[in-house]
Amino acid sequence: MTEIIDGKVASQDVVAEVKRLSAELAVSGGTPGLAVVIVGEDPASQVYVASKSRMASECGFHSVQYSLSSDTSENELVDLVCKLNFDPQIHGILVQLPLPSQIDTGRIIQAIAPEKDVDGFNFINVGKVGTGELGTAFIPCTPAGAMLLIERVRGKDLTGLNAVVVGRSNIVGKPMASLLLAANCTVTIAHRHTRDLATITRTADILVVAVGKPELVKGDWVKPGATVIDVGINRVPALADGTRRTTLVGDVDFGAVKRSAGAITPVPGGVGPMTIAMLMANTLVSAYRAVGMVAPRFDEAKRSHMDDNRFDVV
Ligand SMILES: Nc1nc2c(c(=O)[nH]1)N[C@@H](CN(C=O)c1ccc(C(=O)N[C@@H](CCC(=O)O)C(=O)O)cc1)CN2
Repeated sequence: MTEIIDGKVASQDVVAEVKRLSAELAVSGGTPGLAVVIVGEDPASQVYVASKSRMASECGFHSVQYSLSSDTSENELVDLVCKLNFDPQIHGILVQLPLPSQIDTGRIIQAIAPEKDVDGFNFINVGKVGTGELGTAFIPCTPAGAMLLIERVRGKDLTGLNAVVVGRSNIVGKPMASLLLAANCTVTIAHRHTRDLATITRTADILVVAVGKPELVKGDWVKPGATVIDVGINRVPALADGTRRTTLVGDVDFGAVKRSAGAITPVPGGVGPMTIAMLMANTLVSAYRAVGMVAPRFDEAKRSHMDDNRFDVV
């Protein structure tokens, strides 16, 4: 029987823990602060930032949102980020992506102070995740959430499992591969130039797909019993009848793959909700670090069995 991995339930568990620990921090006089910045009117981005700001308030955080017009200049955005870097009430800065084309996204991400980079996109955090320095890093929210979902199904010890990550983005594919490697999986990264993708995906005990191609992964691309994590969120026409109604599908053909997979995330209701929950977790961790308290670790059990191979030569 295939398990449908419920990201809504898992995210509620994370948020419940964040709320508990946020209340505990309040006793010591600390309130986590999250600043969410959006530039422009992209409808999906507006929904996501509204959820982030609302969730932050529900967690007892100091929650501020900056909604800037689509013609905001790069320098204006850098100025805002720098102001937030020095604001003692703010522990997490999130600039919603994508940004309008006149703004160099890389420059904005690097302007965020690494200790407030709760998205985990800044070079310092990227370097920490890439070198297995997970205890002091901010791990990008989507791969962090995907790892928690994988552990709910496969348990904390993933040692020796074959993991295939389809997609090599800086936001999902690369950090996902680093996290699976840190958990002692044998990791393959596939991408648009990969030859015979189906042969590679069929080797996976854990298959993570993050390419933004509707229903790319077919039923016979998946090993029986595999854990399939679908990160894609694609809006497609609901019916081929010319109406403008749309529906959401992932990068995996859910109906076909669920017949062979051992466990699979749905879209919607899989990885998506975890992204926002892990942002709350990262902001809480940042606030704990800021007051010099031992930060909670949402993936403690996973790391406790991990090989410390950070300084191995090979
Ligand atoms: N600064 C960032 N920008 C973006 C990130 C990010 O992590 N940091 N990720 C994505 C968008 N995103 C969060 O920002 C996000 C995407 C999807 C969901 C989600 O819950 N999706 C639902 C479906 C929602 C719908 O109906 O459209 C689901 O999968 O169930 C949450 C957050 C890009 N930008």
